[in-house]
Amino acid sequence: MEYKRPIGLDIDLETGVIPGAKKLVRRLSDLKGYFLDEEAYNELLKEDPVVYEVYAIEQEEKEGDLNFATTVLYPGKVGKEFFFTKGHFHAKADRAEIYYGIKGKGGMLLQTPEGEAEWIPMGPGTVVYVPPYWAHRTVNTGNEPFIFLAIYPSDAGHDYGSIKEKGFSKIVIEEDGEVKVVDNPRWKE
Ligand SMILES: O=C(CO)[C@@H](O)[C@H](O)[C@H](O)COP(=O)(O)O
Ligand SMILES: [Fe+2]
Repeated sequence: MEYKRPIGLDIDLETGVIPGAKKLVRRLSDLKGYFLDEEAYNELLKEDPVVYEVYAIEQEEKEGDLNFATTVLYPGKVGKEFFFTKGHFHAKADRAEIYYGIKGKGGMLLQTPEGEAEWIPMGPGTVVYVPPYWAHRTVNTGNEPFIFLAIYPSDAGHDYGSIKEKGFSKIVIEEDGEVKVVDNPRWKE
C-alpha cells in the first residue's frame, strides 16, 4: 500500500496564512444578494472590499480523510449588518466540522434545515463543534480581522444554494453601539 505523507505546518497566528495553502478571495461583489441593505451594499460596492480569504489544504474527496483551512474575515459592515462568510450546508449534509478561534472577535451562526438558528460567540481559543446537518456562517463583530481554523471531512463539500436563496433566520447587526442577534425580516421558510 502507498501511504500518504504526514503534514506539519505552522499557521501564521497574526495573519492566518497557512504556507503552501490554496488561497481563495471573496470580495463584496461575490456576495451579491446576501446583505439586507441593498443601498448600503451598492454604495460599498464602489470600493468592492475583500470580505474574507480562505487558505485551504485539501485532500481528494474521499471518506475518512480531512481538510483544514483558515479563514481571515475582515471587519466591516453593510448597513447595520456585520461582514460574514456566505455560509453553507455541507453537500454531504451529515458531515460535521470543528472550528477553532485564532484571532479577533466574532461568532458563528448555525441553523438546522428547518430554520432553527443558534449563535455562538467566538474569540481566540474558542472551539466550536458544528454537528451534522447544521448550516454555518461566521461573522466578524470586532474591528480587526477575525481569524479561525476549520477542520472538516474531505468529502463534506459545500452546498451554498439554500443559504444564498433564503439566508439565515437570524442576522447579526450593530445597533446603539451593541452587537445584536435579531430575527431576519426577510427570512422565509
Ligand atoms: O466551513 C468551512 C469548510 O467546510 C470553512 O472553511 C468555510 O468554507 C470558510 O470559512 C468560508 O466560508 P464559506 O464561504 O465557505 O461559507
Ligand atoms: Fe463547513
